[in-house]
Amino acid sequence: MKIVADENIPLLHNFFGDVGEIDTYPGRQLTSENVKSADILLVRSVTQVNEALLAGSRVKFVGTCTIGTDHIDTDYLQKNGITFSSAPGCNANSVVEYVISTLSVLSEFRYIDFSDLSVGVVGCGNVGSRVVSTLRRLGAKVLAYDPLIDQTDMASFEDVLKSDVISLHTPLTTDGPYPTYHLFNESVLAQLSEQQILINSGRGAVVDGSALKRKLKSEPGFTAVLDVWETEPNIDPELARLVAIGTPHIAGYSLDGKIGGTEMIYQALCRHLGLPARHKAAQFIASPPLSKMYFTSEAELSWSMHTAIRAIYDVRHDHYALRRTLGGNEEQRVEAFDRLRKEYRARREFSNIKVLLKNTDSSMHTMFKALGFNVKSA
Ligand SMILES: NC(=O)C1=CN([C@@H]2O[C@H](COP(=O)(O)OP(=O)(O)OC[C@H]3O[C@@H](n4cnc5c(N)ncnc54)[C@H](O)[C@@H]3O)[C@@H](O)[C@H]2O)C=CC1
Ligand SMILES: O=C(O)C(=O)[C@H](O)COP(=O)(O)O
Repeated sequence: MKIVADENIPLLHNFFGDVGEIDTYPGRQLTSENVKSADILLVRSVTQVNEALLAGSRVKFVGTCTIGTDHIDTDYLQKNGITFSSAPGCNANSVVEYVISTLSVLSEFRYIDFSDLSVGVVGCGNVGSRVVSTLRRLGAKVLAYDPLIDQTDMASFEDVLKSDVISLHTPLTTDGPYPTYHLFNESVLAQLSEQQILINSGRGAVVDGSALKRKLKSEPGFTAVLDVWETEPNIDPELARLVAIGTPHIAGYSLDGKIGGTEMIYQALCRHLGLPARHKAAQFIASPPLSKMYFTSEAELSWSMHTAIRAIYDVRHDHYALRRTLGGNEEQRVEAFDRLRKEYRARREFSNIKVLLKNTDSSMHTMFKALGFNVKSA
């Protein structure tokens, strides 16, 4: 059995080593020649999987260790009897923590109190629904817009646009009744005031980058946060300098989320081949270095929250890392964008961290629980 895979899939050999012989390639450079004699193709989001890549190959299973599937021509796979699997929800908690860290960091520059904040979530699937529930449990007033699910709990697009913070969590789609390509175009962006904050950690092209750039130039007080960009890895350096926080598509890059994606595709492949799934992510992940934090009754609620969030994930590290790459020429910038992602550190999710509370009141307990920490009374 021959497996061709993106070299950036973590724990590839640990999970798939006993399933077949593995050849790895940089995901963006995979060619039809590379996959010609493969039975199984394993990718992340940077490989376009379509007729041009697969025609004439003997591939019978394609797995993407990611949530997003906009890089996969699923119609082509279906028509050609190729089994397909993605990893829904694998890194959803990581994206939620990106949004939380972003709001925590922005609260240093402008007044943000979670209990007094309105947030509009666009796209309420695995990621969006968790952003909604986390922020609601922290006291924020959250509205969600998603025309494709039960409308009972949903708000209108217009109402969501009035929120202090608007956070985008849709897939990138170009057809169907509600395409998301350039959903945030010039006229939608024009409805947002300088006091509002726009966060996009879905897919770059959901926002018209040129229109956003014009807005940021003419309304410098407007706050935009971008993790995803049109034309990655060749992002617009001018736009990247104008956003308040700009990161190299790493919102979903917690170690847990990335390895979770590999594990889900391993399980799907085992089902496809009728093999027992012997390996589990927990076998391979070490404990995080900072695994315990203590808070006592002297600690103030808001200080404790921001301290804990930023100790585990401070989005500014990723922002400054990208900023430092913007001065080079196009070739250097493209190389640096992918290098930041390839060499990304082991970032652990909040659920791995024990928060030990001593003589604190119940609001402290509720807040850490809402954030997803593993709360214990000391
Ligand atoms: N920045 C990053 O590192 C990551 C980005 N993503 C992106 O986030 C997207 C969302 O992830 P999940 O929530 O797990 O996907 P999901 O498939 O669970 O949910 C997406 C939701 O968006 C809704 N939707 C579709 N078209 C819409 C429209 N026009 N307006 C409003 N809502 C619409 C769908 O009905 C669905 O409920 C992924 O497709 C992926 O592109 C996902 C993981 C990591
Ligand atoms: O899961 C998704 O969808 C994502 O956006 C991934 O975090 C993207 O990771 P790469 O495929 O670009 O490594």
